[in-house]
Amino acid sequence: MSGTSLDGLDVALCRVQGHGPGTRLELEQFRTVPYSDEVRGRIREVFARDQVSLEHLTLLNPWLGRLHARLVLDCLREWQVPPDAVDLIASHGQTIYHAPQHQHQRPDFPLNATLQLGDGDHVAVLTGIITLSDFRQKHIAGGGEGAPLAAYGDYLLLSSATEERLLLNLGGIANFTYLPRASQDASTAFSTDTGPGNTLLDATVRAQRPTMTYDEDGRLAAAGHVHEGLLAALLDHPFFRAPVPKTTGPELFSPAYLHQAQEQTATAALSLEDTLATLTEFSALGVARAAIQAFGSRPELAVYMSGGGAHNPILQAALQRHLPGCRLATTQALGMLPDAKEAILFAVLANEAVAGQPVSLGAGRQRVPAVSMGKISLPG
Ligand SMILES: Nc1ncnc2c1ncn2[C@@H]1O[C@H](COP(=O)(O)OP(=O)(O)OP(=O)(O)O)[C@@H](O)[C@H]1O
Ligand SMILES: CC(=O)N[C@H]1[C@@H]2OC[C@@H](O2)[C@@H](O)[C@@H]1O[C@H](C)C(=O)O
Repeated sequence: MSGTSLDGLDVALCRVQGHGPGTRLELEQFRTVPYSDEVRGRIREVFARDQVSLEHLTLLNPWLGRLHARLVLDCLREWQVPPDAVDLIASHGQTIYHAPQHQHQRPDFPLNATLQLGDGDHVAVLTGIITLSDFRQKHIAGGGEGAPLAAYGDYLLLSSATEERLLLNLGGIANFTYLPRASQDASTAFSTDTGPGNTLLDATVRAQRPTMTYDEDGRLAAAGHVHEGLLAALLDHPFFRAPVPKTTGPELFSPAYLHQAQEQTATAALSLEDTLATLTEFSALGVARAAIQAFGSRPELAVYMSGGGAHNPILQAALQRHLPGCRLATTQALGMLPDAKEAILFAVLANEAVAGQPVSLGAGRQRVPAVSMGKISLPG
């Protein structure tokens, strides 16, 4: 898995038994292989951009597939696991552009769309391991927005008979999965994006402190104060009023989005610390608003966080303030490494595609398409 933060490739070696509600998964190894500046730069040239070089895009597709294959082989070597001991690779690829209809609003293309690069054939041939990739297209074909796909794996691995849970992933974009109590009843489980997680925080830090990639432990944000005017301008977008489930990406929550809000409120000269404090509050409020939309004014749920933002104490404190009825912990409390969660979820999707059957979740507007996802690439 390589997410919208472009921090690296998450490689999770999983041992999976069974399928569907009987799935048992053990994480044997996990590593985030950091992307070099060169890799990040090559992705950024097309990432979430309207206008790109088609040649660059075309070259990037096999180049990323080959890069991901090499990084997987490096991990296996380090873990002393021969490639022929691995049955399958689930390769998410790199999301380059996410275009749900509500976001692109083009009457000439009345559909949802999303694009992930890093072709699975290259991963399969270079590693010699059967590879499943391009998971999101089937979800769109089945009536979804191509994301979030977390609901499937969260439901199969983390639902509880006794506890009502929110699985909150704080990546570049934040999303949560709702798992009802006694949740063998899948009809009320669903997942939704909530808005930015770290994407605007990271972009702001990078722009003003070129040697930093993110604000470690929210230290800069901790020294700042929330600017209420800027916060209100940031929250003033139809995305936050739209009912859940919904998806978004850095196409909308880009530096241009922040600049527009800064211009409206004459806050472009605000200190880095105050801007980061405000953006942290913005991410937390996106989560809280989606939770309030879904569960009423004072949700009382057990919230389990994952993703890089789960390491940010300032973001955690803001979430707790805005969700006072919720108990916050990380997925570590459920025995799942928070940084590995998204990669693990794709292993579950691949397992379902080859050994399971389409999972049916949600109902009505919150219906999650019952499809099996992933295209199969054979090594030979
Ligand atoms: N110690 C920390 N303090 C603050 N923020 C952190 C810390 N560690 C990681 N992060 C944040 O987490 C980000 C990486 O998160 P993650 O890897 O979950 O994102 P992603 O998977 O790429 O995104 P998405 O889920 O949207 O695809 C970093 O860019 C940084 O903003
Ligand atoms: C299009 C795309 O890549 N979306 C990602 C992104 O990162 C977080 C959020 O936005 C989520 O919708 C999704 O990833 C997770 C893994 C998902 O599909 O559940």
